[in-house]
Order: sequence, then structure tokens, then C-alpha cells
Amino acid sequence: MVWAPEAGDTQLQTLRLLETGPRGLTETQAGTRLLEYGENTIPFQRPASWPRRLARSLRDPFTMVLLALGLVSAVIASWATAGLIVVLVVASCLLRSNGEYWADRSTLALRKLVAATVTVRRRTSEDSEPREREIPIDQLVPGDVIKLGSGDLVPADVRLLRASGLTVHQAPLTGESAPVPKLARDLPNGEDHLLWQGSSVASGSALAVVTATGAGTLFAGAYQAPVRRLSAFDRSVNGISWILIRVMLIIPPVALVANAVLRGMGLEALPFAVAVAVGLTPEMLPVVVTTALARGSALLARHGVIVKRLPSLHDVGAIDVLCMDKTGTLTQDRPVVSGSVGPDGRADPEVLRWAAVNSFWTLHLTDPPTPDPLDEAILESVLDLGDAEGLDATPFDPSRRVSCALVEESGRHVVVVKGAVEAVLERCAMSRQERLRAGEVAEALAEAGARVLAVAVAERHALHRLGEERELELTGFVTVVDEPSPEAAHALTMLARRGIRLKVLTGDHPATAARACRELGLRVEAVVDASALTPQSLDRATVIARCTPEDKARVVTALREAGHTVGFLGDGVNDRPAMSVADVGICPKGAVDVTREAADIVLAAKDLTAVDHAVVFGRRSTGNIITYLRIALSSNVGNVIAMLAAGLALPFLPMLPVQVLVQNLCFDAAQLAFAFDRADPAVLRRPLLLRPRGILRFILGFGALNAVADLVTFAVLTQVVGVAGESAFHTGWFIENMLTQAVIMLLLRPTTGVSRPLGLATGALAAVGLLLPLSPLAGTFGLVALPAAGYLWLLLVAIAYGGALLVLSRRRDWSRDRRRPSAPCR
Ligand SMILES: Nc1ncnc2c1ncn2[C@@H]1O[C@H](COP(=O)(O)OP(=O)(O)OP(=O)(O)O)[C@@H](O)[C@H]1O
Ligand SMILES: [Mg+2]
Repeated sequence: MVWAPEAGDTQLQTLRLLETGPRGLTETQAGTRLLEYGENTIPFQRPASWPRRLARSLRDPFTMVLLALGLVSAVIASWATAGLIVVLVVASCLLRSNGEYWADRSTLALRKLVAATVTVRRRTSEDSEPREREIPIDQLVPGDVIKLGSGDLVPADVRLLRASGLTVHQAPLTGESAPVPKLARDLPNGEDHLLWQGSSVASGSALAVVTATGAGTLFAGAYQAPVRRLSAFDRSVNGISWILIRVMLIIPPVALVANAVLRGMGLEALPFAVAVAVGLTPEMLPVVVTTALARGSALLARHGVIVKRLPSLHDVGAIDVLCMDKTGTLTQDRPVVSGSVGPDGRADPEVLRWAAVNSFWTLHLTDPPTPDPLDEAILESVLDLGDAEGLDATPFDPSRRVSCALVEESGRHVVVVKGAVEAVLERCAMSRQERLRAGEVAEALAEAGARVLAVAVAERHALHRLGEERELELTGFVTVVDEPSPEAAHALTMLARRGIRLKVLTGDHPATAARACRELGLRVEAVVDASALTPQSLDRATVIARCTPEDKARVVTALREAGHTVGFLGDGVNDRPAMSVADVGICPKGAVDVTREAADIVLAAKDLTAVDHAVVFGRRSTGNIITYLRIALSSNVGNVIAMLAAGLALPFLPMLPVQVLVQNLCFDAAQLAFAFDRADPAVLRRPLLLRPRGILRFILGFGALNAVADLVTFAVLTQVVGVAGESAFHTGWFIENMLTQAVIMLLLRPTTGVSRPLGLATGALAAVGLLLPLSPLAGTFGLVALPAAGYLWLLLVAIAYGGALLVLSRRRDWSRDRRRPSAPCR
């Protein structure tokens, strides 16, 4: 048993208490501890249990209203109505929790594929050398020695053993939004040497020992799963649901009053009133939504796209602006040094040597788990580093945009700084004139397409420690080329064709970024500096350059506020803030941990074409959900209007409550087919958004048409066929309802193709309608056989209704509900 160390313990005491050392645990020790302490997961990350899920689906507002209506029916001893309502509720809750269970399971399995890992130092036996390897975070145990680098999640509670330039983002735990510096020193008071599970490394690197894992971590109990703001999708579904619920609550009193006034009926009309209200609910909404999204995401997984949160599949289909970073997304992030020049633009190998001294000692002294590709490229291009000896270094940090090394060379102490051109120039002691000239030289290099790093040095006295280095002397510039990624050009064209505007947000120089975009065939409207951004220039800008991580987030927020649905695609630490404020965050699998954690969609391969697949599948799923809502609601609204109207003209109820409910149950079941339906190619051309307003306008129009069909049936049955009895009338109307429901399911869609599930479902629906009155069950539901002429007339009504639907839906512009090409930002 190892004991939990206290904050005030020294490094040595901590290591002793944890029975470990700087060389890490042996694999055997780690295995034993894993059994003893369990996996390193915190409770909220585990999937919800079955009963919990069922309870959650009962909390759904539709279910609650249904249950309330069931209760009312039970109170007045209308057992058939109450029973059917319970069947409806149970069926939809079971289907829903089952659907969610499978969706969650597959999402979880997919998430595992892209879960964060950690670099751990372990030994095979007591006396073998320690080796570093990547393990899944859940395999971590107390006493493990781990390495952390910029962009890593802190996977457990740890104590620092060594740290350089380390700043940590611990907002999820303490609310501080700025990164906090951390040190490895022994401090009797204070917690500067402790990092907690749930925080992440903003910059720098560290070696640390794990002090607590899993439920034992400080914040495991208190730490809540981050509350995500409602996505565009959640807001739409909630909007529609609440409108319907209000209508549902109004219907029973209206029906009751009407029956009381016109027919002097009392509470005996209540079951009918309840049934009509139930008839309005799209009970299968949650099921169709989950199934359509889960199916879309399962199909997408085959294309190497992993959807971490189901609703983000809708959101990715809705994005009309996609922001992305440049390095690693549009380019390969395989930099190669192409030259080095002095401040005057003349070739000078000494500049490259100083850059390499900086790269070598920052990598060596800070020892990050994964080396920076830019530093590696510089080191590869230099043979002789001279005899500089490193003393101290601070690694590159995307906010400061420089890396510093302090070295001793031939008895002199020299700081060597390299970084983005402006960041280095502003640290140099030079006249305005010199600064301008140097800036022009760098500009020319960037315009030729290279990434440009500036290098500066300064001699310091022997006791100097690294800080905000200023008063430097510019040595010159190193140029690096990073080839465009081969598939990017095609993918960008595809995305633009799908009505998505593309914007590149990069930390790099504007000229370099603009050049890279042009090479990829991206039409560059305007190139803007992040510091000079206005709402007008934001709208026009294709490239926004020199972004700090905060600038990227600011741009995304501004675009969202201007009414766009914004996607963000990126892979670096500098992309994390933007990723978490975007409607949909997308990153490649190789992205740093924090960015991958914040992303909603992860691409298995670094291939932009996958983003296009995600967009297509997103629009497909949304398209099916919209079709379901339109059809379910048009039909339900039509039925409700017709029943209330006919109720006023007839001396008896137009349909028995039990018949309303049976018909509703059959319709609901058939509509599950929409989750598996095909999508119209036109749906895939523009961003598609589930918009409550558009849907409501649609259902009022087509609902009215449906009501007309019902009322025509009413007239035909009474006047033409001349049905006399109540039961014959009920049967006629029941059959017609089932037939028109089948017709509307087939015809009121933007596409004419019929998928197999849909064909089967509508066929079954019509068959039940026609055959149930002839079956032995007919009596139970109060149905009787009709005269042959009755069937004929009903078929005619259904056909006429189909014709009217076809004419009206052909004239309808289905693209109207899609998002128009981006509205200008205000
Ligand atoms: N390891 C490094 N050492 C010194 N300077 C660097 C290093 N990496 C990047 N820079 C400089 O800092 C700038 C900003 O880097 P940052 O990582 O924020 O963005 P980026 O990689 O250029 O672009 P993107 O945002 O598209 O990924 C770079 O353009 C480069 O000039
Ligand atoms: Mg980068």
C-alpha cells in the first residue's frame, strides 16, 4: 500500500511515499497497482446504466405529457385509453433507451480509438534501464513517472519533478482562464508544484510523478462533466417540442368545451379529447433522431470519421463557414529548411547555426514528449553546432511566439531567440529604419511562399536567467518550406461547392498563408492581420494571419454572433480555444490531446476529403429527421383539425379514442423507417439546418390539406356511400386515415426514390388499415366491415389526396428551407 503524499512534502519524500523513483515503476509493480487501485477513469466518464437511461427517457417532456394524459384517463376509468397510452410510452421509452444504449456504446468504442495517451517511464525489471512509451490514460497508476508536453491533458493528479516553461490551463477546475505557471521546486506552502487531473498543459514541458488516479484524484468527486452549451441542433429540437407541447395542452380543454356546448356532453368526452391530444405527439421523435444520427455516424466511421457526440453530426451538416488552421491542415507539416539570410537579405549560414543552437537546447533541456517538427527540421539541416553549452531554455509558446535558449559559448553567455518575425523584431534593439528594412526582407521571403523564422542573439552576464528577453540583436531569417497537403486542393473545392465558406486562421505570416492558399486553388478575397480585424474585414477575409490562440477563438465567436454556424478544423495547441467555442470542432487523429478532447469530430486520416464526407452524412441525417418531422406533424395536425371539426357536425364522436390511439401507434411504428431513408441529392448541396420556423410553416400548409382530405372523406362517407351506423363511419374514417398516412409518407419528401424500409413500412401501414376491420380483432377496436363501394370511394379519396400532394409539393421549392448562401456579417 502506498500513501498519498501531502502538498508540503519534498520531491524525495513524495517519491518515497509512493514507493517509486525518477526512473519510474517496473512493469510488474505497475500491474499490481493497477489491480489495487483500478483503472484511471473518473466516474462521470462511464456510460449511464440501463435503469438510469430509462429514467432519463421518462423525463422527456413528451413522455411526461403522455403520462399525464394517461393518468387522467385512468382517473375516469377509461382503461382502454389509459392502457394504450401506457403501451405507447413504454414502446417509445424502450426503443429510445435501447437506441441510445447502442449509439452510446458505438460512440464510446469509437472514442476509445481516439482517446488520449500518455508517455510513461517504466522498466521491465528492477535493474533494467527505464524506457518511455505511450500507454492509454486509463492504465496509469500512482507512482508512475510521466512526461508532459504542450497540448497534453494532465491525466491524473501529479507532482512535478522537473519543469521548463510550464504553464497549465486549469480553468475547468478553478475557473482561472489564463494559464498558470508551474514550477518543480520544493515549496513548504503553496501548490505550484502540483497539477490536477482535468487541467491541461498550455506550454512548456515537464517530468512528473503520479500521486493519485481515478476516483482518488482531488477533483474526481467535485468535478462535473463539462456542461456544453446547447448545440444548434438541441436548440431546434427543443424549440419544436415546446411548441407542440403547448398545443397538446390546449387541445383537451378545447375539445371538452366544444362537446359540452354543442352536444351537452360532460366528462364522457374526456377520453376522446385525450386521444386527440395524444394523436398530435410525434412520440418517435427521439427514436428517429437517435437512430438517424447513430446510423449516419456508423456509416461515417467506415470513411474514417469519428463522431464523438451524435448531435454534432447535424451541426456539421449545418455549417456555412469552416475556419481552419494552415500548418498541418492545408500543409503537410513536414517542414524543410530552404535557406538562411542576414538582416540585409544576403545568404548567411551563421543564422541557421544560431537557429539550430536554439532548437537543440530547447529540445534537449525541455525534453518534450514529442519534438517540435520545426525544430527537428532545423537540426536536420545543420552539421556543426559549434561548442555552445546549453544552460536554460523556454520552449516555443504560441502566445509569445518565440523560443529562447541561454548558452555558454567560448566563455560568453548568449541568449538565442527564434520565433515569428514580428515577435522577434519587437524584442530587438534597432532603429525604426532598420526594423522597417528587416520587415521588408522578411515580407519578400514570405511572399515567395516560405515560412520565415527570425533569429536574434544577445550577450548576457554570467548570472543571467531567462525571462522576457529584450534588447536583442537580429542575426537574420531562416526560411522553411512546408509543401501543401496533396488532397487538400480537391477537398477545398468540394467544400466550397457545398456552399461552405472557407477561412484560414493561422499563426503564420499573411504572405506565407496567402501563398499556400493560392497554391491550393482557394480564391483569396482578402488577407487580414488578426490585430487589424473589423466586422467588415472579418466577413471578406479568406486568410486571417498572425493569430494568437485567443484571436482564433475571437474570430469564431464573432462569426457565430453574426449568425453563422461555424466549424473549426485544426490540430495544434493554438487551436484549442477556437475548437471549444465553435459549433463543431474537427481535428485529425494526430492532433494534440487537448485539441482532440475539445473536438466533436475526429478524422482517422489527415485527409481533408473526410470533412466533406462528414458534411454529406450530416446533411443526410438532418434531411431524414426533417422529413420525419414534416410528415409526422402535417399528418397529425391535419387529423386533429379534422377530428375537432367533424366532432362539431356529427351527433357522435368521429372516432373512438381507442381507434385514434391504434392508428397513431401504427403510424409511429411505420415512421421509424425515416431513420433509414435515402436522401435527396439536392439536400446535399447547401448547409442544412433544422429550423423550427420553417417546419412549422410547412406543417400548417400541408396539415390543412390533410384536414381537407379527412373532411372530404367525411362527406363521401355520409353523403355518397350513405353509411348509417356509428361503427361503419368510424371504420371508414379509420381506413382513410391509415391510407392517407401511407400516401403522405411516400409523397411528401423532397426525393422521389423510395428506400426499401420505407416501401415496407408504408405497405404495412396501408395493409393494416384495410385488413384490420376484416380481422378477428375488429370487434375489440369497434371496427366493422364496409360495403365494397365504401372501399372503392376511400381508395379514390386517397388517390385524389396523393395527386394534390404531388402537385403542391412539386411546386414547392424544397431548397427554401436550406440556408441561403452566407448572409453578410454585420
Ligand atoms: N518551434 C518554433 N520555434 C520558433 N518559432 C516558431 C516555432 N513554431 C512556430 N514558430 C513561429 O511562430 C508562429 C506562430 O506559430 P503557431 O504555431 O501559432 O502557428 P502556425 O503553426 O504558424 O500556424 P497554424 O495556426 O496554421 O498552425 C509561426 O508562424 C512561426 O513563425
Ligand atoms: Mg501550428
